[in-house]
This record gives sequence, structure tokens and C-alpha cells, in this order.
Amino acid sequence: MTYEALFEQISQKKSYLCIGLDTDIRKIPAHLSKTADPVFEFNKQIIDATADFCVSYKPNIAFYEASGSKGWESLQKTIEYIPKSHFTIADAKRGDIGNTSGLYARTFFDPSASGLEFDAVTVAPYMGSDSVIPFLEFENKWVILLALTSNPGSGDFQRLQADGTHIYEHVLKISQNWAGADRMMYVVGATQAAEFEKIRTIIPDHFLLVPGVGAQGGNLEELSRFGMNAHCGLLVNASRSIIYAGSGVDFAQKAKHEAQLLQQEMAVYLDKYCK
Ligand SMILES: O=c1ccn([C@@H]2O[C@H](COP(=O)(O)O)[C@@H](O)[C@H]2O)c(=O)[nH]1
Repeated sequence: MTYEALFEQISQKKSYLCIGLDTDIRKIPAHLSKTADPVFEFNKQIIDATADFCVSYKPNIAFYEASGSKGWESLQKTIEYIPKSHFTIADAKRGDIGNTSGLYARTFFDPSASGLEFDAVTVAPYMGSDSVIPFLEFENKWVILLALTSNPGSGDFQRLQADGTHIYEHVLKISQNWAGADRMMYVVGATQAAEFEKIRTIIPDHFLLVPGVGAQGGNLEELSRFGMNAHCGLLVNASRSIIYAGSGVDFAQKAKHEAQLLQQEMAVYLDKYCK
């Protein structure tokens, strides 16, 4: 999906919501456990209930890998089921020497190799340019580079200073030599709202993938006020607060309600801050 097509989806739906399909087999409602593939059945019902309110889905690969080959099968079916209008993100946080990164890229971008095709994959930047560039060799596919993550440990390395500048700021600056705003996004945690204004001076045009709203307590109004640009420039992810809003037979309805509440709030911020 192109930058323009993504913005078009956001404008039409008045939503920059990305729903995290962090489907933990241990948390699936009991009534689904007798189905052939409970993880896929859960995801299918979540997608059917929420697709109108979001523009993106982000399965976190850990939740599928943990179930071995069965998990990969559920992931593959889920990705095929997501409507093509939605931007798909493999939250895999990969990156290795170039030769190995090339294989990670094939895993998520080349359906003839792996049976999977995502629009984007999250990549860790710390092995440098040759660990990231193999992902960019796939046409029309996106790299989402970890910049300033949402977790408490983000301060351990990302906020250390090198030459008077935070490491995460170096990531933002140096990686601009690898690709432009049409192929690269950055992860910035919703819990880091105080940094958004500064981040926007370094990367005014790029999309940011912003996890940490909902279960991690990030403030949607604040991050939208400081993080939004003229093309929205934000994909805000919520996983647990939506997909586990309910635990009974009406779990998908409960998820729909949570997704709709976030979408309605986002519509207000798009009117206010998307300039
Ligand atoms: O900085 C980061 C990077 C990735 N994540 C991932 O996003 C979701 C958040 O889930 P919630 O349930 O909404 O907290 C999850 O897959 C994380 O691994 C992140 O939280 N922070």
C-alpha cells in the first residue's frame, strides 16, 4: 500500500486505528476451543466486527510462533482474511546481517516463499544499514524501524546520548539515508508523548506506528496533538484493550464497541490536528 492510499483510507474512515491481533491461545473464549482453529476463528470474528473502525491490523508474530506450525497456519489464514483495504503489519522486530535479513524479508513479504504477505514489518535498527536495506529491496513494502519504544526499558539504550544527541534521534536521522517517508515508518510509544514534538522536527512527514494506548496507558489526545501531520502521519495501535474487551460469547461485540470508541475519538482529533 502506498503512502497516499493509506492516507486515503484514514480520511475515508476518519480513523488511524491499528488493531493488534495479539491472540493468546490461553485467553481465547472457552466456546471457541472446540473449533478446528480457535486462533483463526477468534481473529476472524474480531476482524469482521472491527474492520469498519480501523485502517490497519498488526499481528504480533510472537503470539503465533509460540504455537509452532499450528500458529503459523493461523497467522497465514488471518493475513489472507484481512480485507485488502487494510494495512498489515508483521510486528516481528527482526534485523540481522544482510544475508539473514534477506530471508526475514522473504518470510513476511514473499508469499511464494512463505505463504505470507504483509505490507510492513517492524525492524530493530541496531545492526545498522545492511541489516535494514534487504527489507527495502521488496517493492511497495515498508520497514517500521524501532525508534523510541513504549516500554520502561526504552530508557536503557534509546535515551543514552551520543555526541549530545539521544541514540533514538540518531536512529531517526541516519535512517533517512536508507528510505523516505514513502517506505519507512518509525515506532514511537504512546507513553512517550512528551517527545513527539521534537520527533516531528526531525521527521515531519513520516508515519509513526504508536503502540501503548489502552493497556499501557498512553494518552491519545496528547500524542495526536503533538504527533499528527498534514497526512495524519499516525497509526495508533491498541491490542489487549480491544481484542480482550470481552471474554464470553459476545467478545467480538465488545471489541467492536472499544474500536468504535477509539475511532470516534480519532475523528475529532483528525478534524482538529490534521493540518
Ligand atoms: O514500543 C513498542 C513496540 C511494540 N509494541 C507492541 O505493540 C502491542 C501493544 O499491545 P497492547 O496490548 O495494546 O499493550 C504489542 O504487540 C507489543 O508487543 C509495544 O507495545 N511497544
